[in-house]
Amino acid sequence: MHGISMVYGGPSGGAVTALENFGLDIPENQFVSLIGPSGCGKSTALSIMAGLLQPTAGTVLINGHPPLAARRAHEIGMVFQQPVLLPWRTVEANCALLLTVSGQWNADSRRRIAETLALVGLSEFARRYPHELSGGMRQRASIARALCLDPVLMMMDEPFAALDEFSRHAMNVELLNIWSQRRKTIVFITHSVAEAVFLSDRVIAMSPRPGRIVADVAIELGRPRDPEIRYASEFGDYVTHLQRLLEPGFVRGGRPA
Ligand SMILES: Nc1ncnc2c1ncn2[C@@H]1O[C@H](COP(=O)(O)OP(=O)(O)OP(=O)(O)O)[C@@H](O)[C@H]1O
Repeated sequence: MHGISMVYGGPSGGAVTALENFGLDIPENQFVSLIGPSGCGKSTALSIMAGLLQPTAGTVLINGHPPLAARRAHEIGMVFQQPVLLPWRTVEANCALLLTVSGQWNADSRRRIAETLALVGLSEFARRYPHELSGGMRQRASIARALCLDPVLMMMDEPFAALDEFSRHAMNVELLNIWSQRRKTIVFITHSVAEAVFLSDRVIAMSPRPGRIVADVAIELGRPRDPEIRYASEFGDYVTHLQRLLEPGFVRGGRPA
């Protein structure tokens, strides 16, 4: 995406500039996290990338297509903080419904759903209803649901924010495992700097609204990422560096005020 600006509202309602000249190139298979203060425009940027919002200015291409076309071609999967599962359908029926309404249901779909539920560790819970699952399991089901369409790009907006710290870390490890097997491009929003560093190839730090990129930090901690890396000094160095960049004393552009 290039030169993206997003202004909500109008002159009479009081305009809010959420993003200003926001630009980002994400190579295929990369795991990128967006972090920044509350209200800086992270979800706005994600919605624009997913074709859910039309920016005021700028262009976005996903795999060479405008986002709306990419979404219609099922190239984009989305996972939100609150799982979007229908409570009256089982886990596998939730996946099946998405394939059906997307016009993607075929003879291979049952096998694909079973394979995806196995990948996220939910084979034994395929016939359970969302209320019978823990918060972490519901998020795994949401991830499976998004993966069933085999998108090239997964957009994840604070998917683990509602989980306790231990479940959240377990989900981080699971997500990296899923990612290593399915190799999607992932754009991940989080408020946790440590989560961003643990998961990502690259962390994009944003300024307070209007959101701009303050820093684009490559995380060179090796793959597959060992959960023990969280206790290493290099991990702590990345976290400290990013936390400093996000402190209110930094002006846009990443220089101290
Ligand atoms: N539909 C809307 N109409 C008007 N203003 C909006 C709308 N959606 C978002 N905004 C404003 O745009 C700014 C960016 O919002 P956005 O939700 O993208 O931020 P965020 O970084 O994802 O926030 P958070 O971390 O709190 O989830 C905020 O000031 C918000 O109030």
